[in-house]
Amino acid sequence: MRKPFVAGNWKMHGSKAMIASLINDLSRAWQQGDKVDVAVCPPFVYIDYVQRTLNNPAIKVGAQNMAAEPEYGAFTGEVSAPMLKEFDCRYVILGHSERRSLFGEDDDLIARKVEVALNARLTPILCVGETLEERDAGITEQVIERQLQAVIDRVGGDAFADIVVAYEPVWAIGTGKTASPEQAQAVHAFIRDKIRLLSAEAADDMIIQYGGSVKPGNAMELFSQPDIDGGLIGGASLVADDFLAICNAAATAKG
Ligand SMILES: O=C(CO)COP(=O)(O)O
Repeated sequence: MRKPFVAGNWKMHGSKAMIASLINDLSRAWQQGDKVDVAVCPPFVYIDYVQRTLNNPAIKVGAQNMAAEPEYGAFTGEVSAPMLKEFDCRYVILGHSERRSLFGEDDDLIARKVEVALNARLTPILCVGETLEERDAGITEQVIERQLQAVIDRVGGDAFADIVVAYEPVWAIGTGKTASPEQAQAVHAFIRDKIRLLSAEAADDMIIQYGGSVKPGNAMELFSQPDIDGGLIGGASLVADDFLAICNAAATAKG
């Protein structure tokens, strides 16, 4: 049985005041850590503050990005895997569509980052997903396949037992448009089947999150799908009650 996993991607949001309130509320109210893994992914500068404010060992911390260079060096503005480890990060989001489209990150760079994260024993949350044009052109599966293949070529299929994949259709991110549970399930099954060709064990173990306008009102029907193992939550993860409702929905749907 896979343990569901819900993570909050705060993107470029937050302040000390907002985080103190959000993390205190989450720490107090989250009680289903035996059923669902939960993490929050703040901007780099707030990671230490979140760790020091957290008062609930069932809530873990992740980063939103990471350098492809494994150690230290002259890479202005970058943050390395060992730095994230030193601040007790468990996860790192890699290949988010905003990194791909706004900051020019390509499949090869993202695959290198996944390898660096795995070597540092950070769990990558590898984001994949198609744009609306690609969906309309009927090439959703080809796009997902290409994004996955770059990572497979670098780390192999077995490694997916230690990788979280987040399927985030670009057209559903921050738009209020969610993929229907059936649309999302079809892509999740496609992803799992692709990994199954390489490693049945990794396919059975791997967590595949759905991301894109997940809200308390639609979380339950999404998480009830057999291959949707949780969610990567943007906007709703900034509101304690909404994020908690989504985490609790994962516990109920998979319970
Ligand atoms: O990009 C996302 C999470 O990584 C999804 O964002 P929203 O939940 O705001 O649509």
